[in-house]
Amino acid sequence: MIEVAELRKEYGGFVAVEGSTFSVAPGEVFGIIGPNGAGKTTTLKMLAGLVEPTAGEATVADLDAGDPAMRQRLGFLPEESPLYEEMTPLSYLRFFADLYGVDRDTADERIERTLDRLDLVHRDRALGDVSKGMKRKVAIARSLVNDPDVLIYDEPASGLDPLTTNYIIDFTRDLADRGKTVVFSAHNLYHVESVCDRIAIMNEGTVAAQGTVPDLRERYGETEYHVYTTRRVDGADPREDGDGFVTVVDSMDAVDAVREQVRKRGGSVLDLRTVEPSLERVFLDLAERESATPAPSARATASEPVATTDTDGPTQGTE
Ligand SMILES: Nc1ncnc2c1ncn2[C@@H]1O[C@H](COP(=O)(O)OP(=O)(O)OP(=O)(O)O)[C@@H](O)[C@H]1O
Repeated sequence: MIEVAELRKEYGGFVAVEGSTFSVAPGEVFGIIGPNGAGKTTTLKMLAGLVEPTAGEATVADLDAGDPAMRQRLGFLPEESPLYEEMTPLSYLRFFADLYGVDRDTADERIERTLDRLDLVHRDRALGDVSKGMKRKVAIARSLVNDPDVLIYDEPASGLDPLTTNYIIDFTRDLADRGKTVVFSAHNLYHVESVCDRIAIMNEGTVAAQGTVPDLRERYGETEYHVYTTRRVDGADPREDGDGFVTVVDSMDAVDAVREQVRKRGGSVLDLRTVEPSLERVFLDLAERESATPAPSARATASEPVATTDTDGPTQGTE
């Protein structure tokens, strides 16, 4: 459904995104994570046809991302989505449905259904008077007024309370379960881990790794073994409950060494637990490795100025 090949974006002499290559299958939830400034928003805007790539290709629903016809197939949720404060959710969503040429009956039915699924109350209240979570839900409903096949959400749950965040993250999963293809960026790795089929980890403009969470764990994370013993061995810590000691090691050979040492000290192994690395651990390890081995091409070239504005046209919903 989405094909990205060697995508690159330069702002003046600054390379914001370089060599991005990935694909997203129909019905998949694909997460893009990375630290601030990694190039996530720039990548999503190129996919949404809002920023023109300097090089490379992005195809969405078999159309070039820059093709205006692609917009009919797409719902885009920008990171910041200011809404017309004096409008109500209903009038605002009808307005966007009109822009997409959706007939009134279909629009009304679709809007009501979406707002029901989003559990949105106060549908007749001015948008200026509703909570941040409700505003975000309205922005999400806006991304669905044209019943698109592909949804591109930039930090859909950023800055929301945990309950609303969970609601929105579960909603994105539900969209994919109903056949939509969803790409979203996030900082909260737990949410990415819980709902995404596959993820890409971006760092300094490049896709540092991609795959399913178990894939990435296997390739980049290190499994920990927690060995619980009756006697202290080298490197052991007392257990919090005071019942013996725990030693954390990273291989079965090291587990055997602990076992041998505790035996020599007249003790025994009480338990052995395997702890898989979290996505956060994988992410931090990768970022550390990347910064230890900088890419040969510098991100900014000293000879060229760094642009402070981009060349994108009007973005959907940034009134
Ligand atoms: N219009 C622009 N002009 C110049 N530089 C830009 C422009 N837009 C983005 N950049 C730079 O490109 C880099 C990538 O920015 P981008 O917003 O894509 O990162 P991000 O991963 O989305 O970050 P965040 O998590 O903070 O939103 C940053 O260093 C940013 O300052």
